[in-house]
Amino acid sequence: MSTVSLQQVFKNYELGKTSVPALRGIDLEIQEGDFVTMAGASGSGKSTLLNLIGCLDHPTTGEVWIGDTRVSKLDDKQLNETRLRQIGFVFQSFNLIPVLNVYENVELPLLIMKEISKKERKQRINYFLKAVGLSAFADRKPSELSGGQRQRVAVARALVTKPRIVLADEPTANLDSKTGIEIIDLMQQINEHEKTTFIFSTHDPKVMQRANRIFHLIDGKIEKVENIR
Ligand SMILES: Nc1ncnc2c1ncn2[C@@H]1O[C@H](COP(=O)(O)OP(=O)(O)OP(=O)(O)O)[C@@H](O)[C@H]1O
Repeated sequence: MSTVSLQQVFKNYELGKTSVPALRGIDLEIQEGDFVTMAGASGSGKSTLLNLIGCLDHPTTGEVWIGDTRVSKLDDKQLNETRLRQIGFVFQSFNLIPVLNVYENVELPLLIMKEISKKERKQRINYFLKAVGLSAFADRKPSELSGGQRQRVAVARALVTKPRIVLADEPTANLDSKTGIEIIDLMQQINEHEKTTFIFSTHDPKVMQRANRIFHLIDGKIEKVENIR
């Protein structure tokens, strides 16, 4: 069974009387432990596609499956639950809470998961802070970190719930190219070690080459799938 499966997915945005076709018949399969990228120019549909896989939006038509769950049929409450349990997010603009320190930012999604004990919470946070190389920065506020370090915090926060899939929409867009590659390499190490499936988007040719598979999007369609390794 695929971890993510999309079948004939169309997404239109309604803008007044006009309908903007953002995705035009997407079929794709992503397997457990994949490290894949959605590549394409601005407006090609990358964010729309990640939002659908991330249960943040509904397709206009077509089916979206996460494992054996047909998420395109779930109501908002079930979507929230799927999102919390199965998916971690990394954003282009980091989206850290400025008044919380690094440790507390990583802790945040775990506070919603009532079944996780205080002891386990602490263990997980320390484990993932170490994995992203930020154990020594636990007490710092986001404003006291570099862009690359902030994105590392966001990666730890995405992983701490042990999601099946991490979605990263242009995670390197606000970083210089060397730091951007370091973030992708960090995600890949975690992908290999934890077997978490990673799906990220980029329009940077150097960044896309780090993926195992590239889905090339043009005008809302997958034009080509490139297997790198
Ligand atoms: N909320 C919205 N309302 C109307 N049109 C939208 C909306 N979001 C996206 N679109 C349109 O859908 C198409 C795909 O946009 P999308 O943001 O998915 O592309 P993208 O590849 O992620 O672009 P970028 O790299 O600039 O973020 C574009 O034509 C865009 O203008």
